[in-house]
Amino acid sequence: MTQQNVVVCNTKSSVELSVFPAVTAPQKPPVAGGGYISISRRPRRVLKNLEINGDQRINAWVESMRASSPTHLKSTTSSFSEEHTSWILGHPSALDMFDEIIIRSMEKQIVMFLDYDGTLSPIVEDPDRAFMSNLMRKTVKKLARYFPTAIVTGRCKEKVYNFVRLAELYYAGSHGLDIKGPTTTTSKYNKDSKAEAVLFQPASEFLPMIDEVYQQLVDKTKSTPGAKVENNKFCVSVHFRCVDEKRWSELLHKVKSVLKEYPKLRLTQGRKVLEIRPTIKWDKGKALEFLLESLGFGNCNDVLPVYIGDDRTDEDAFKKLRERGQGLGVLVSKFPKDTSASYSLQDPNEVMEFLQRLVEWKQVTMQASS
Ligand SMILES: O=P(O)(O)OC[C@H]1O[C@H](O[C@H]2O[C@H](CO)[C@@H](O)[C@H](O)[C@H]2O)[C@H](O)[C@@H](O)[C@@H]1O
Repeated sequence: MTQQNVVVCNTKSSVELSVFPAVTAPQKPPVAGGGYISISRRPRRVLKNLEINGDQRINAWVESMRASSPTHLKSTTSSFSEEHTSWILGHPSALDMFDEIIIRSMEKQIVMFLDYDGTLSPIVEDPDRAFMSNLMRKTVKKLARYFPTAIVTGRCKEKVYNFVRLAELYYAGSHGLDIKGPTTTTSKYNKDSKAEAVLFQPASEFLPMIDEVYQQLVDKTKSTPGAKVENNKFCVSVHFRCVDEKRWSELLHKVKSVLKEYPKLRLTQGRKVLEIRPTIKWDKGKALEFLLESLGFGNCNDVLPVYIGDDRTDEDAFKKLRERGQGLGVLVSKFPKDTSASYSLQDPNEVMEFLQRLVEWKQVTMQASS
């Protein structure tokens, strides 16, 4: 495997490119209907998994697909409300805990990491129409005036940029496999850092393979009504939000039949989406770490990274914050889910309110000190 091609940065010059260890023993199937399965117990869902017990594995995956966006939970039952109450105790609302969060940020530089779908924009059926509101855009723009801000997404960087349209942000597209610094003038933060010049693509050699697989998946799945394949540059998404549940297993078989020819790609899941990615050790958590280093906060104690996201791939970033013993993870969810995040927000509206409060707090403290 050759080296990644573009690194214009003062930090990591090489990336581990070895593949994830394949799961060799059968794993417990994911929890049915209960949202995410435990992060700590969750096996890496590599494609090999599917081949261990044939149909059993497929069934486990289909169960997991059902649980991938748990809108079907019975939100009116008392057992749900008990579960929710106890979950909220463990993952309190970032709005309710705002004062505590501010205390934690004292004397520290907050760095913001924001997922896109389900965090800044509501989840919609058509991924090409997942627009963020103008108010959200204005809020993120203000936020970036005070704190370095990055969008970290599974989407292709260019596509998410077209939705967000803020040149002053950092963008980590394709689950962190395509990183770019702001394209506006000099940053206010860490004048010595080379963060603006950041351009990092650790999986560039996979581009031809991803294009090939994308094409094959389009061909293979066109007979499944509602299936949609999205080329995210360094990864591919196969959406099943609009596919009849009875056809999920058939769709999975189709995806699997394409991927069996590509052992260097792995299959994971997001919210009603199957995600195909290179098997390199790189994820949203690594992207977060990379951006912190690029900004000059690699080994600092006086930084507070705040990561807000709603999906399984965001768990890699939440875990990274826990590993670093630094910063805070905020899961966007109305439903209890196993997560490594410390706080929660219910939906993009609450995310916006939280970001607005951060901006207001910063404005007040700046006025007070001037
Ligand atoms: O890391 P993210 O920014 O959360 O990207 C994950 C996937 O997001 C998008 O799909 C999700 O949002 C769509 C629009 O609301 C929705 O239709 C879909 O069901 C969700 O999974 C994006 O389209 C995918 O390519 C990303 O993999």
